[in-house]
Amino acid sequence: MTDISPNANDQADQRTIGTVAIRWHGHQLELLDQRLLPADEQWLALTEAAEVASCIRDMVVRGAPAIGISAAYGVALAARAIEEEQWREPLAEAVAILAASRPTAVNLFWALRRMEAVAEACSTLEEAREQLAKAAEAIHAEDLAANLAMADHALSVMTDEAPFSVLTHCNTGALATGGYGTALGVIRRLHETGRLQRVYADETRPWLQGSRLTAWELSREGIPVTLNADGAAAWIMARGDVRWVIVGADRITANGDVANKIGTYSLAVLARHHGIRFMVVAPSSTVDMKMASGAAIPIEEREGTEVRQVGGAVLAPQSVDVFNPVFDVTPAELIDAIVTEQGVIEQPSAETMAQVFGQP
Ligand SMILES: CSC[C@H]1O[C@H](OP(=O)(O)O)[C@H](O)[C@@H]1O
Repeated sequence: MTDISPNANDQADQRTIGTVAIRWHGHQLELLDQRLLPADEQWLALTEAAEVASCIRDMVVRGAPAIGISAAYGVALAARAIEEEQWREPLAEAVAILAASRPTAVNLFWALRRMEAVAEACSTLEEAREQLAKAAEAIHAEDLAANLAMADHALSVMTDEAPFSVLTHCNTGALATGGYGTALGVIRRLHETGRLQRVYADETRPWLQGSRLTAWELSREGIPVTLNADGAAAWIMARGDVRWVIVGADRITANGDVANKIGTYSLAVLARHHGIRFMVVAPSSTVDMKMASGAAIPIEEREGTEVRQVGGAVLAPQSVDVFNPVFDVTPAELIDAIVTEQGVIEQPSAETMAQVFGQP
């Protein structure tokens, strides 16, 4: 992996869909190293699937859709790197390495299954190289289109007197997707249409996607964002400042339960207590109709160091035990609307999910 500083020309199109984190050059994938934001903008250039898997595991790139897109490009890179005549086995090994990178975001497995199906249909390595690159590019483009469509769907149910304020958690913007964002895409659209008073952004400990990424991503576009400690969310809601809580998702199960960044479940409980509506925004590549409920979702736990330290600063005794689940599960009954590119599911349940996505 080599560091590449962003090209000044890249600034031009970022204003339309936000700050992109993934750049594909056919022979090379470039990822913006989100571990260094907001202090530093450095890009890593990757040519191997194993490098992409490491970047997903180490959260160079993160965000459920961005993880799926990056993994798809990782499979395309694997096909380019294979020299064996028997190419299917090494390609399958590359897919397995990518699949082992992070367990919760179903977009990763959705993208890998789609790439496997493309490879299965190819007769030669040359054909696989060409078709896998096209498939990864399509996954990337489809995600951006989905985000733009979800913003339109969401605003159709946000009929509150405008302008109004919202609260969001983690980062669900262009940095986490193929561009524009899921929950942050809705927030971008509210801003673009003059309907956004302010967005409160939870800092989102322990990885600080809110303070390091969302505050950075929105501030550079002039979107009115107020950063708050996670513990302040309840008081913000109690003051009556917020009409909606809008979040993303890493996996939505057949009954409408949602896995998302740790802290989402508590926001849903708080929102229900305060009579504030709770919206989950995610492309259908985040829906796992094969999983009956949130109880079965594998919840990733990461190193305790992420809680004991921030940016190398020691915040706790280094020997203290840490529980660091990076996702939680919000039950469907606490969710007022799930928005995908296929439309809005109000009061999600097994029945309403099946009406859109079919019986599991
Ligand atoms: C549109 S991003 C969805 C989801 O992914 C994030 O998790 P992470 O930053 O650990 O990859 C967060 O849960 C977002 O809501």
